[in-house]
Amino acid sequence: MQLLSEGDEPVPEFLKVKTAEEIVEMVRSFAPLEAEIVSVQEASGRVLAEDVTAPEPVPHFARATMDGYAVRARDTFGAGESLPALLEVIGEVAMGRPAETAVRPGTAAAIPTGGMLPDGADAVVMVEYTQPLDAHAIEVTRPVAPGDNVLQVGDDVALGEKVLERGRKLRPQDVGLLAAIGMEEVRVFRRPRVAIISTGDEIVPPETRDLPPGKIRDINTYVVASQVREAGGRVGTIQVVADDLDELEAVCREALAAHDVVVLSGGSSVGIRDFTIQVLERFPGSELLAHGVAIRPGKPTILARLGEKILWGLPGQPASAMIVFTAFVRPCLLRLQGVENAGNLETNVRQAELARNIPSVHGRADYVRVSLSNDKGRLTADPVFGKSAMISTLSKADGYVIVPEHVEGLEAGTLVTVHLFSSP
Ligand SMILES: Nc1nc2c(c(=O)[nH]1)N[C@H]1C(S)=C(S)[C@@H](COP(=O)(O)OP(=O)(O)OC[C@H]3O[C@@H](n4cnc5c(N)ncnc54)[C@H](O)[C@@H]3O)O[C@H]1N2
Ligand code: MOO
Repeated sequence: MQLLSEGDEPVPEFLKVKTAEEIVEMVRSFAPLEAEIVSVQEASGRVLAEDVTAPEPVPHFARATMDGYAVRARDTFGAGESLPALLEVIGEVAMGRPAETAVRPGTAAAIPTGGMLPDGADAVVMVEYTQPLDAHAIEVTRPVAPGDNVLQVGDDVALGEKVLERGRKLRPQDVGLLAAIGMEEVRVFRRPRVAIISTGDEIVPPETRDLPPGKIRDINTYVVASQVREAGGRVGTIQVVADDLDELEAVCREALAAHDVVVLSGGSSVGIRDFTIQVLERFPGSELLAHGVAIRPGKPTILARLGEKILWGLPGQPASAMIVFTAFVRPCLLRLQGVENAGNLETNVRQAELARNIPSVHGRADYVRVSLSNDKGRLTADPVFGKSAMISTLSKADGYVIVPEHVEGLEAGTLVTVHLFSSP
């Protein structure tokens, strides 16, 4: 990158430097995309666009939770090893069907776990506490109270209960709950379509053999696309563009038309070949929300809105790009998917003990890569030092620790919050 502009023009500067907290605040204010309907089978990882209430109770019939005998609890009161209760066995409950006969005083029906409690019965005696007397009678050697070993109607989910709230990111167990209450489809927020563009005359595809001097293989589109998918976004166009203003403008124009979010990497800084700002100036109505964020690495970050569309400019250095994505772009994608606390910097964090000192200087918040390891049950974070141009530092790291702007380093042994690169 050239450091100075040609001619007598002044050195360009970052136009609108924001703190990390200010960026997160902006992201939090973005409205979610519109809702769409998906099948429950496809709903894991999606975010609910409406509250879900149970249209029926679960279970909708009283169910045995143990193998044994359905009884009237009072018939077993006082029963023991020395004085068992004697009950006539009137039949067997078949799985998936109502019992054919009711349990009357002095009788019992064999029942499997999950079987429907017959009329008249109010408890289940576990088979372990019974003895067959003959083909038609048992002895009960332990009493049961009404409701023992039975799941009553609505015990799991009550009729009309609000089971899941709008803004909930559905997990596998939530999908199970939706299935249990008989939902086939749910309304969820649409996933953002994301275009990924990397700029630079030096960037060549990874499959390039005999790498010419001055060229490097594309890293960022690979990292960013993987992170977009992890964050629930849909990856659209992936493109590497030369350092050419007109070409970048054309690619951005197409990308903005067909996607909700465009993530550029490289070209965000203030060198004369850093075109993102100039491209934005060519789009009427574009609103520059941030040019520069007070963190290191990651300062040359751009956030702009163009109507409904969002454009992120990430620094070209791979470590800076990944850190900025994790800290800001991922919350943005989650927010567009309707996640309520998407702007929360604390998502997906671990507490760990710092293994070594981290030096730091005043002026900007330092985002220091760390690798986590488990030392006899204690989680420790080891700083991974190295320039932000080094992809190997990212591969070694699990996340980053933030040394705030006005703190001069952190000492070994300090309990720190590690922000993980992986999605929550
Ligand atoms: N005068 C100043 N110069 C620089 C500043 C500054 O504040 N004042 N900031 C430095 C910092 S910090 C960074 S980070 C870089 C970021 O610059 P850009 O975002 O404009 O990115 P580029 O200059 O295009 O690229 C930087 C670096 O990253 C490599 N790169 C770019 N794309 C990829 C890719 N897809 N895969 C792998 N590597 C990529 C590129 O080759 C450059 O080496 O600016 C500093 N300069
Ligand atoms: O801040 Mo740059 O983003 O150091 O690498």
